[in-house]
Amino acid sequence: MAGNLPQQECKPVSTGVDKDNLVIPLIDFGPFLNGTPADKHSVGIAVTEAFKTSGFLYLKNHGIPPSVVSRVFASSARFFARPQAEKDSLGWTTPQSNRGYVARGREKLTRPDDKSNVQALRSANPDLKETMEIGRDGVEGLPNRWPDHIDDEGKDFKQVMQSFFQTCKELHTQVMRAVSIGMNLPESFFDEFVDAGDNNLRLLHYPPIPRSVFSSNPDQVRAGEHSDYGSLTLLFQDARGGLQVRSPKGTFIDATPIPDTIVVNAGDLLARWSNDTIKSTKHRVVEPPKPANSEAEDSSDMYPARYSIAYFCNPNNDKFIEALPGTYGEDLHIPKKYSGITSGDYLVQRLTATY
Ligand SMILES: O=C(O)CCC(=O)C(=O)O
Ligand SMILES: [Fe+2]
Repeated sequence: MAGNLPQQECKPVSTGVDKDNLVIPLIDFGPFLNGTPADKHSVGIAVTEAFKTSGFLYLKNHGIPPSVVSRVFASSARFFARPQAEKDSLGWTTPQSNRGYVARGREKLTRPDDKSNVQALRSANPDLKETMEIGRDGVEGLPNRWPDHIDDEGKDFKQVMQSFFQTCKELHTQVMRAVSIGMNLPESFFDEFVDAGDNNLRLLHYPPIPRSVFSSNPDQVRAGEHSDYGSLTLLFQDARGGLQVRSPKGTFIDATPIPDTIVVNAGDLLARWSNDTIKSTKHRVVEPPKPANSEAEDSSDMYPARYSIAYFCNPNNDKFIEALPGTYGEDLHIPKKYSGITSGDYLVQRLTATY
């Protein structure tokens, strides 16, 4: 034993958020990517525990360099600054494709039980955002809506986003390996379920908005309360703030941006796959929080723009998703809560209810 150091060797977890029984840990993923089997094990347990309790975690040392993330944010901002007609020419078409530009107010996030109400909700409090949806490239019949025919900037956008898509796909695989370990499954258990990369890269832009829009309507939000649909979401947020996560008490708690981290949350399909041992937690985006101690701050009538990037990870479209081993059984006195479903069918069902 070398002095007192060993106790500090692998301490992968600290606290990101802790309020109203909502604990979102900040997990150091470095020891998972580069550490010993024991390090991997403790990170795997921490990641899985977070998904089983809050459904959310912050990940640091995740292996994606800040310069790469900045480049994607910059490219996204330049895309949204294009003339509206150009963006509209790249419009989203169908849930099956789920690719292309989505103008403000088109997607209204709702709980599944609200389905019949989508139209009414959409016109009452439309989401204050526009998005660009990018799917796995090269799928026959489902082309991405790249702006590469418009100009050089469009070509650059395509290249930046294609590369980032692959980078995030690899991180999805790694986080699922951590979940495997935490669920007492072989580390590579999920590999064959996620190797296709049937994921969705969503660029989000919440335009600048007068403060009065929020003060005159207490129900107005930037993005409505929802849970995500797939396995995991990797969420990159700028420094603006506004993301909130629902606590067990039913309150919404700020998931304050932490530089160079990724917010990772479990989606509905992973919750279902885990027989509800993992939680897919509701979240939303509201006006930025008031700064703690700034008086001069409030002089502007406008909230500045907010940008975020959500990488929605999914099992391969053709995979049949049913309760994971160890989450049900007579010995546990836990039945399978859901029938099996093909990943692609599940996601198209969910998207159909939203647009
Ligand atoms: O913009 C954000 O921070 C969150 C976006 C989000 O939750 C989503 O698009 O599903
Ligand atoms: Fe979300």
